[in-house]
Amino acid sequence: MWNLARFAASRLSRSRRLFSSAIPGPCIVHKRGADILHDPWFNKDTGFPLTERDRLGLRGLLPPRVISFEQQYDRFMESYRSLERNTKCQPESVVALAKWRILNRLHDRNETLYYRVLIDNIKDFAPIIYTPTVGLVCQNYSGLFRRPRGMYFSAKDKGEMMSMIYNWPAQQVDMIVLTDGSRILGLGDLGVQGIGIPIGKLDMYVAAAGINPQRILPVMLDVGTNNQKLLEDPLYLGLRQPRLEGEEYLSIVDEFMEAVFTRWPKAIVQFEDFQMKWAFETLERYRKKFCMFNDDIQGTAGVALAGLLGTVRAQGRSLADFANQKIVVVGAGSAGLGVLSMAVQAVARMAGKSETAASNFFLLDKDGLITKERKNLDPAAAPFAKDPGQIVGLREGASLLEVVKKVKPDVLLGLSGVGGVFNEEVLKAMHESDSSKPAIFAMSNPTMNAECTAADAFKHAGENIVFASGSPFENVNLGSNGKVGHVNQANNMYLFPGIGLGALLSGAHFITDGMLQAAAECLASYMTDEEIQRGILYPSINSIRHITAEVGASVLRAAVAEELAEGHGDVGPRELAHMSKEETVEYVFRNMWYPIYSPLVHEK
Ligand SMILES: NC(=O)C1=CN([C@@H]2O[C@H](COP(=O)(O)OP(=O)(O)OC[C@H]3O[C@@H](n4cnc5c(N)ncnc54)[C@H](O)[C@@H]3O)[C@@H](O)[C@H]2O)C=CC1
Ligand SMILES: CC(=O)C(=O)O
Ligand SMILES: [Mg+2]
Repeated sequence: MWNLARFAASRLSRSRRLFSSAIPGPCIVHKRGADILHDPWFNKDTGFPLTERDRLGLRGLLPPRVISFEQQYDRFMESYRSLERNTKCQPESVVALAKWRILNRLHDRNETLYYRVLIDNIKDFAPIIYTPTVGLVCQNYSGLFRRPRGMYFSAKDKGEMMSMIYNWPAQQVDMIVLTDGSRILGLGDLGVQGIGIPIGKLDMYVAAAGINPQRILPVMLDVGTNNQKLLEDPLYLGLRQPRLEGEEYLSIVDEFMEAVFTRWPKAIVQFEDFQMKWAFETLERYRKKFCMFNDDIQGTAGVALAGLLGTVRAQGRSLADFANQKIVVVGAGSAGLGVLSMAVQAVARMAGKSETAASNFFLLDKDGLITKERKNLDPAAAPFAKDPGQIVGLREGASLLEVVKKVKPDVLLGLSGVGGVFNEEVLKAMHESDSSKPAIFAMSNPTMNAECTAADAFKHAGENIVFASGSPFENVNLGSNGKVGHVNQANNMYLFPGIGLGALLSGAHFITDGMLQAAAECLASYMTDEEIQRGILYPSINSIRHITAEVGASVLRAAVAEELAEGHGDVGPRELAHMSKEETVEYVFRNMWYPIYSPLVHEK
């Protein structure tokens, strides 16, 4: 365990091998004619061959010339590039929304082409379908709304959910991403408009994990909103009432979970962007009952831990030195607390200490440094609250600047949702850190909520830092000698697709700490020492399918080791248990859906 160098070396040889996804056979279609053209799953636009046009009643419904998939692909990319050229002088948000619209129109019309362009151009398109643009889309959702995607369960549907779930047209659903819209990225309560997040996360599931898009389901649980602006907006599409609280709230989530797992007992539900109190409460309530996880608490923790271990390696220290890293975490919400809990577990495992495992960790929220003197101390934050006797020179509620100046941390990690909170003074104080290579993680999303920009971090904290942000920034040019400050994207997208896929293929009924730890260790092991020395903590997003296959396999193997794996499809637990590590990665990869036009066969 934690033998990162060995794993990274074996990764290099594996990655050279050509992975090939399963080639789908013919696809049975029960529709004909225009109904096929209007179904984005079957639609090939002008790509239907003449034989299919005859068989499926499409003759005359399309222009006569058959255009190949490659030509359609090139034509779409050309229109996308021309949009980029033509909008150069327009404000960033206008351009971002225009790009989202052109992709969304393709998504609505032809899913095969949409997912292929997404997979092939993930570096360019992830910032559009995922953070940061997805935040803007959620903020403008009621205006952008043209047609529904996913399902909406509202407080008014109480008692109806068991029958409603059967309104979803797909026979099987593998992956559900669920939100109640109460904490969308760092943008707060966006009510029903938060549906953009499950849609974006599930697009990442298809792109990164190859989950079949026919088997995904984005869900909005609309229990009202406390966002006054939305409540007063005549075009707001959600329930115009304050959020349900207490037992009323929980009974809605309970009913939804029962309905989902009654219809699809093998589905996996990812909770996303719930406000903190419900994030923790629902995780505790359901994690031993259903196959579910909370991405903000658990996915983020693994990605952050992998980055934190990477910074130890980047400093040329042994991993056991992680226990001695001074880490200041800014933001004591679901994400910040999730990160600290996992970091404490890692220290305890590595150094064999648990009592004092949190002694080098400092936690701040909007009221400053959290100590045991904090009034109404949140029980979830209590394990990380400092004993005032142990922090000479610091007091309850000390400011971030005071803490950084006093502690001189190795790592400053932001999950506060507050843009710019790592200001010039704080970053300059990080310059005086005790570390040879201080790390700054500005993990809040979207871009405007990042605790600092990449350029400011390198400018004020020094060129020697390791930098990561939740939303993408360009690498920073550090001057005339061609030196570049590398920007890492510390985003849970590196883990949640593999956690979901690994859990699915394992057939486990629960997602355990062991499975999540395996995911984090896999990501932490992925980078070579040479990459880490260059400040590169995470793989390029271009290799997201590869890292997801590795993470998925690690999760699956952990489920097997814990004797929780019950298998998936034709592959039972015994076969899973007999697979080597390499065979498991290949098995996971073979199960990834890949978008190509399959021959369509009509069946009445
Ligand atoms: N990069 C990634 O993969 C992820 C990033 N995030 C981001 O983390 C942020 C927080 O998410 P959650 O923890 O779920 O939110 P949350 O609402 O549960 O917690 C926010 C915390 O920040 C604190 N805070 C607010 N203002 C502050 C200030 N000025 N100084 C210090 N602390 C302050 C609050 O007191 C609270 O403890 C969001 O912006 C979200 O987008 C969340 C999950 C994953
Ligand atoms: C990335 C993510 O899950 C968030 O910002 O909430
Ligand atoms: Mg989230």
